Amino acid sequence: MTAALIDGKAHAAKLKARLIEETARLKAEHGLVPGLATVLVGNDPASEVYVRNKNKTAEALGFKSVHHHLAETASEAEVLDLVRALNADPSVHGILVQMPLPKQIREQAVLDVLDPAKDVDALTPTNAGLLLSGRAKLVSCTPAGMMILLKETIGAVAGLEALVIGRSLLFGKPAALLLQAANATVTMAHSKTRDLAEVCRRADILVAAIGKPEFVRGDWVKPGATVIDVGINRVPAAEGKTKLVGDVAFAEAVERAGHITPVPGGVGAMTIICLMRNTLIAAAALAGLAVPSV
Ligand SMILES: NC(=O)C1=CN([C@@H]2O[C@H](COP(=O)(O)OP(=O)(O)OC[C@H]3O[C@@H](n4cnc5c(N)ncnc54)[C@H](OP(=O)(O)O)[C@@H]3O)[C@@H](O)[C@H]2O)C=CC1
Ligand SMILES: Nc1nc(=O)c2c([nH]1)NC[C@@H]1CN(c3ccc(C(=O)N[C@@H](CCC(=O)O)C(=O)O)cc3)C=[N+]21
Repeated sequence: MTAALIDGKAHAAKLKARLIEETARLKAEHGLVPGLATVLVGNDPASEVYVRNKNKTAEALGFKSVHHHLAETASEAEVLDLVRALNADPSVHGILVQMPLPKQIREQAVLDVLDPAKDVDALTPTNAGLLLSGRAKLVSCTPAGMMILLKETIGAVAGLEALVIGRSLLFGKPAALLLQAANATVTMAHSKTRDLAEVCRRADILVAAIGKPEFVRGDWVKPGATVIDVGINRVPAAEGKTKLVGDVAFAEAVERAGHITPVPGGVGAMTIICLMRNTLIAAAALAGLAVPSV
């Protein structure tokens, strides 16, 4: 059996078309232009590419987009001052601080000053808590993208065994909460999990967000399962080049799974467009308008 590929790019394009329409409507009817501010500290080449893509996509939708690039040596006070200034700027509705931050800057200190109404990554304690309470307005982008892909490919997940490997604030924890809210039976695994391969073999939905190239092997996949590969790992390829691979050994898993996301072009392709959706939602909410159902 060979799995059907879940085409993240195609689903992202559909959502993008809806967002373009909704953005034009907000502008025409209310003079509202959603604004996204990105903050990058340091010179990680991969982060630079992602942040540039975020700003490009924002502009393609008709958003205002501003980028702040601070030096690797920036102090925590500098980052906090920038976030406070963006909190106070009425043309900015979404603030994204790219993680990870250099070690002299405490992630928690940054998230403690970030205005939850502008927290389009949904990383602040307020937004994490709202998700836990089932009242989230802003949901983390990659988990939200995963839920869209699941809905569009397998439909209801109620009663299915879902396994999330990884428990980060950015992905694993919110992903598990969303799956549970959709009535899946959720297990969370991490670096201390015993017999991970056996735990994986029970999963109807296998979600890997570990950050280790091709860590999940094909024979860990339950035949017919849906595999969501969140990992983005750059590894050496032929002729001194590099390539992107996920956390799942794709060539093996595709032989067992029912559906699988490729890397790239899978769930990662949904992340940026879900960030734009959050920025639009934040802009409408800050302007006191009905939150668009996109
Ligand atoms: N496609 C996209 O848009 C996105 C992709 N990513 C990618 O997803 C991956 C994970 O990132 P992120 O969520 O930030 O996670 P982190 O890097 O913060 O954490 C990794 C998680 O994996 C767990 N882990 C590490 N080693 C093992 C192991 N041997 N067995 C089982 N679990 C293990 C860790 O467990 P423990 O808690 O015990 O340390 C931890 O919970 C990365 O490749 C990242 O680039 C992330 C966000 C968005
Ligand atoms: N505060 C914060 N929020 C984040 O959302 C965040 C972060 N920090 N730090 C790093 C991770 C990683 N991340 C990705 C974003 C887009 C793609 C993406 O566009 N992927 C495409 C293209 C990949 C490519 O070709 O390079 C794909 O998978 O098809 C991937 C990964 C967001 N992250």
